Amino acid sequence: MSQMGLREAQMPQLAKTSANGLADFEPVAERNCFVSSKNLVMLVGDSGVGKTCLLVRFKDGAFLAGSFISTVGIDFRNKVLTVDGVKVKLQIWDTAGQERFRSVTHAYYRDAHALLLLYDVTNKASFDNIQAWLTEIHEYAQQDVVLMLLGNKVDSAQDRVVKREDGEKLAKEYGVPFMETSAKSGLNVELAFTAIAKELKHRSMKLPNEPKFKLHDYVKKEVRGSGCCRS
Ligand SMILES: Nc1nc2c(ncn2[C@@H]2O[C@H](COP(=O)(O)OP(=O)(O)OP(=O)(O)O)[C@@H](O)[C@H]2O)c(=O)[nH]1
Repeated sequence: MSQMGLREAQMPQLAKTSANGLADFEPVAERNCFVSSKNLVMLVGDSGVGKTCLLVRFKDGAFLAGSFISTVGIDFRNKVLTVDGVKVKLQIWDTAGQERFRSVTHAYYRDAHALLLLYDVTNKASFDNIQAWLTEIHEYAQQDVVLMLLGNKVDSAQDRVVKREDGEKLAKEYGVPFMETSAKSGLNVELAFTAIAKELKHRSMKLPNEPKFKLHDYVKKEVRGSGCCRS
């Protein structure tokens, strides 16, 4: 990543903010806005799979083209989404995929309520590492964490080395919802975060008359294809 990456000197400060800062996300009576301590979404996956770009696409509707600057430690952004007429505020943490920051990432897993686990469809190793990421998630994250698998960079159809069916098969094996995305074109990016927001809202609000939201069904709204020509 990233224009918004942290310098290492900033990391202790952020760690402190995050550890104490959860109070900032306690439910508050903002008009028409569902702000909760239970809306922390974390992006994980190998370095270079596009976590920062996915977040920037979602937050700002832009694509970070050009040279690739790896995330240092962890960074976060907030975004308010309107879900079924209710505003839901997500705090999204962008983690560093590089091995040397893994212990930093481990420290944050336990606070995450949702995880978006990414691989890059043009990078087989990033797909092969998904099982190791799942093992790590199992070890460090909350048992009931909302999890979604994303195959990113589908706009690069000519460089694709991981077939859609392989992503689907792996996701099915682990019972995890799956989508293919492109941070470059924007394909399915909003949809992925909306699915997470809906699930978190549903879990937190527990409205007795609201029909149960089914994340697995919702991801079927995914637009298939490379998304190469959308932007
Ligand atoms: N074609 C294409 N390139 C992408 C896409 N997403 C990211 N990239 C490129 O992939 C490279 C890495 O993107 P980042 O978002 O910085 O990757 P990251 O997962 O945050 O990497 P770390 O910070 O090291 O963990 C950059 O050169 C991006 O421009 C995408 O959807 N399509």
